[in-house]
Amino acid sequence: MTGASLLSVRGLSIALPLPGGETRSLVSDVSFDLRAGASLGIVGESGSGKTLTALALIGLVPDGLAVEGEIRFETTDMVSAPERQRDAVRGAGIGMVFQEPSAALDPAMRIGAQVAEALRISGRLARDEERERVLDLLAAVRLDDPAARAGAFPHELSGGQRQRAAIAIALARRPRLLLADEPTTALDAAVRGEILDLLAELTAREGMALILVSHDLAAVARTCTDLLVLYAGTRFEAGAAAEVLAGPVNPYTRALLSAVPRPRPREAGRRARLTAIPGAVPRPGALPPGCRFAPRCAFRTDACDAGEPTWRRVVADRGVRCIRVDAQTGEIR
Ligand SMILES: Nc1ncnc2c1ncn2[C@@H]1O[C@H](COP(=O)(O)OP(=O)(O)OP(=O)(O)O)[C@@H](O)[C@H]1O
Repeated sequence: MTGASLLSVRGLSIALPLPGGETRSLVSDVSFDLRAGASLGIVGESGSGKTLTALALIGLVPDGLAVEGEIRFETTDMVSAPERQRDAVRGAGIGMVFQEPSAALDPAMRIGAQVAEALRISGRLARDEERERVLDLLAAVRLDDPAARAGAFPHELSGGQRQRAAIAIALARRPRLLLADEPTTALDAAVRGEILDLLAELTAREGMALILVSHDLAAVARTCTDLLVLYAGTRFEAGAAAEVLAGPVNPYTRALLSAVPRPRPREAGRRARLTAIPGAVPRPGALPPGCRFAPRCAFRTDACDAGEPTWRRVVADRGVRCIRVDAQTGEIR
């Protein structure tokens, strides 16, 4: 079914209601599509709205925040569907992997039992069949000696092995989309690449789609086909990952890439991180007038302060939010 839209996000906004009836925008005008089997990296500096966007996809935005827009996963709108339907999507349709593997694991249960428990949510298997599926899943996430690992408790595994076990649990119900929010940030640098390669391998092999939320551009370059760059709660650039990384058009994306050694897909080094743009991401409620990146932008003109740039398509299929980008060439005019 490659080519079919699996997830469609339209006009997502998330706001904090304030006393007196005002609201403070945390995320606004975020839209994107994800085809079955594709992989999307969502990147941006801290405070760009990555985690809130990811939580919205699974209908788990913290209580008290107001969510608007449409998030259609297959036939379910994860914004407006009854909680029972959204809960049915979590785990079965969308598998989840988070930063801290220990949070997904019960410290008092053996790994194999935890994978089996996840399998049983979708229906009981015969004992032998269940055992076989557990070992298959542990092998699929490349845990060495699956039988031994199945009998281990989480504390007997390394951080990387725990994240592999957490991924096996997320895969148990054969989700069509795996949502991974900073899955390597808590791990030793030496195993980060292995986990990213595993995610890429699993998604390709299972035909599963992937959303990788990361502040690490190199991680995304290594793993994803598509890229969405967020800044201060909204989208700034979107397109094919290889194309955006080879030729960024938005000044923010250019700054992200020139602040670091430019990563190339699959060859990206660990040092290629999002750092070192002068200034800081503005806080919600303290956005500048006009373009929210203007105060930090090397290409700012007075016109940039006049109003928020609209999102538009440039150079074939690139999405961008910047008035200075030429629609035909992608160059700054
Ligand atoms: N429950 C909440 N109430 C109020 N503000 C919130 C809440 N959750 C997040 N925010 C604010 O919304 C903005 C976006 O937060 P989010 O966690 O999505 O950013 P992020 O890009 O994931 O950053 P990080 O990499 O630091 O996790 C931030 O300014 C954050 O302080």
